[in-house]
Amino acid sequence: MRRLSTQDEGFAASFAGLLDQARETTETVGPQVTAIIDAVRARGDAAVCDYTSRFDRVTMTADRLAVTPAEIAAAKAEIAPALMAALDLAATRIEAFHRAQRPQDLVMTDAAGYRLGMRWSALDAVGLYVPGGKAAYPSSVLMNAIPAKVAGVGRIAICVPAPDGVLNPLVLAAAERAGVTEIYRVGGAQAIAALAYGTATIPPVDRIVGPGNAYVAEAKRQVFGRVGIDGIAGPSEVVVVADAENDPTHVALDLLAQAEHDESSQSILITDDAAFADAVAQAVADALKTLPRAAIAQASWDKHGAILLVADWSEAADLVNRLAPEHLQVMMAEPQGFFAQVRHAGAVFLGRFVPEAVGDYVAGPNHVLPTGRTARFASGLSVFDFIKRTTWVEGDAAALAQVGPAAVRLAETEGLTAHAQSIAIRLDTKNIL
Ligand SMILES: NC(=O)c1ccc[n+]([C@@H]2O[C@H](COP(=O)([O-])OP(=O)(O)OC[C@H]3O[C@@H](n4cnc5c(N)ncnc54)[C@H](O)[C@@H]3O)[C@@H](O)[C@H]2O)c1
Ligand SMILES: N[C@H](CO)Cc1c[nH]c[nH+]1
Ligand SMILES: [Zn+2]
Repeated sequence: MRRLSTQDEGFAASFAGLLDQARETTETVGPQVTAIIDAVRARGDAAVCDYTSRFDRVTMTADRLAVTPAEIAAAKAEIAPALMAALDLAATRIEAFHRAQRPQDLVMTDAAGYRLGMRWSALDAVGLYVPGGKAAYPSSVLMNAIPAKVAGVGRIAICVPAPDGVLNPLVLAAAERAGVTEIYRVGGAQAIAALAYGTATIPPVDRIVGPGNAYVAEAKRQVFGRVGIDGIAGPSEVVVVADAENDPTHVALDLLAQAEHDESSQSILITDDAAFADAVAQAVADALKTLPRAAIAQASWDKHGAILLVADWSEAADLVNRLAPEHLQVMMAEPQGFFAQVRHAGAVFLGRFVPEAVGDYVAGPNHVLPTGRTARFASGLSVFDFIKRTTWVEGDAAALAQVGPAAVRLAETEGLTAHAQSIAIRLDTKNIL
């Protein structure tokens, strides 16, 4: 963990070093991913099964790729009622927040007499990637699938790896609860290739969304254009801005909650009190003695963690905007005042009793968020990822008479005579040409 103060002489250079630190895998997986995509395009299900057998330690055959309704029913039967109730509460809250996002169509009549509009429509088919290599994420099933369902997408297909042939029962239950129409037990680049190009078993989709490891991220980059994709969500991050009135152990656990995701995760505390910074550092060390995923969290904290000491909160806001974190927690008496100064963050949690983990599961907003400083220009997953706009124009000869001559002149200037004539032929052209 690095500890920096804005009052230190070398702060600017040290902070720039923190911003530039590489956290994604440095391994180049592009060529391997290209080979996998090419194989799936050429050999379809057979290639999907070969790669799945190789990477997921199973013997996969085409007839086993799709999860059956009977398997989903059996999985649900294994789940304790209290856990099903927790899943249902999360789904209900996520659904309510995403329903509220649905935009209105736009219609206006302009001075020329044209009716102009913008109509939203849902995508026909989407593919949701749910990671499953190192851990299972039922919560990510809800976060990916519910916005698609709320948007009105017809086909919602999930690809999720089943390492050693094991699928998490709650992943299947979450998929059913969220209204998923198809589930395939395949992960990695071969899943992305199958969703993009289609195989005999997996029909192609129009857009692929969801987080995943380096192979999944690279495959999404390579199939973009054939299909749409959301952003590339990488290792988790949190910045906690906290005053000295907080319990250091609360803050320590918030930092470790993201650190335990991945060795490449990043957790940063920004505070204005040196003694509080010491107390949080000690609380992190204490908590690491007991956490089951301490090895991962320790590696993340050691390599990518930081404590930044500021002279005042406007300095803190400036640092947050430069970090553009995936998650920001603001733990102070008047968090809204601080939040007003924040321009770049994927999701923000305001108050001493809103730990980021509540947003991972039950708050309602999405947990698939921009990472690696991409919150400067990108947003988290939402209903908008599953709908698109079509604009329209309706008008008559009188409206064309108003605006057509200007269009004719512009078309002629561009040397596009057919454009000009297609308008002019509908006008009284005597005074125009
Ligand atoms: N941002 C979010 O919302 C969010 C949510 C959950 C998980 N995540 C992140 O997603 C990532 C999930 O990674 P994961 O590995 O656990 O699961 P994953 O499902 O992304 O990847 C597993 C697949 O990778 C492929 N693979 C593994 N080794 C390979 C190799 N050598 N060559 C080719 N393909 C190979 C296999 O096909 C395997 O099925 C983690 O970084 C996690 O932190 C992010
Ligand atoms: N914090 C992760 C996104 O960065 C999402 C997640 C899933 N489960 C727990 N957390
Ligand atoms: Zn999390």
